[in-house]
Amino acid sequence: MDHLIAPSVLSADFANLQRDVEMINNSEADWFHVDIMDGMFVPNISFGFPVLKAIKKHAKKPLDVHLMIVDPDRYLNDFKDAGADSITVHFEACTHLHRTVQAIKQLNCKAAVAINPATPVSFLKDIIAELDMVLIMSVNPGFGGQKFIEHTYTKLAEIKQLAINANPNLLIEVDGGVDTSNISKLKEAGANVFVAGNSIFSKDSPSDTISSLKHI
Ligand SMILES: O=C(CO)[C@H](O)[C@H](O)COP(=O)(O)O
Repeated sequence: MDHLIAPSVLSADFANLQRDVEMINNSEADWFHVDIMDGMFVPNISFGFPVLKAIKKHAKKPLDVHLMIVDPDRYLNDFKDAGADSITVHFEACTHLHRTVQAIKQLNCKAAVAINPATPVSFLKDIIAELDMVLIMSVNPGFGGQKFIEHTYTKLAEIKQLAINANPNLLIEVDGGVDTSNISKLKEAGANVFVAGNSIFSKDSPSDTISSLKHI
């Protein structure tokens, strides 16, 4: 499978959000990655439903919604209604993960589970067959522009190995510190969906950077 690029809207210019959404529409990006932070699960607050709906109104590509919130079950319906095409919940934020994953699937959204850098891949063993995607965090969640954690390569190889038998079509997404210098090695390790924020939006030509990430 060709890999997918999901620019992280967290690094967009919120005062020019429509411009940045159109940039992604007209680029070689595949998805919009939308980070929801609650100031509880992570030490930062990003944005909520009104902004998500505003993005959806203009977006011509799927919205990959990453929930960095405690007890996400409370809001799954609302995120679907606001435009989510896939919903990622954190392993660390769910009490009954299997139930949460089933609830996401019942909404006809792609279901994904994210793990923090300190959470072992082996904790996903009993849920992997149920998932459309796993998100391996390569920074501690909460902020864009952080330094990539090198141990991520090992974790990607581990999840790829688990997926070979349990779920060969599993999408393996990596998020945090992804740029043109590490994307090839991340792909070799097993990732096939790449989230990138700072490395795209800090450039003079974000759409050229998206192309570079797409054509590795
Ligand atoms: O989930 C996130 C932060 O928790 C962001 O999506 C991620 O950090 C992407 O930003 P960058 O590419 O700038 O590291």
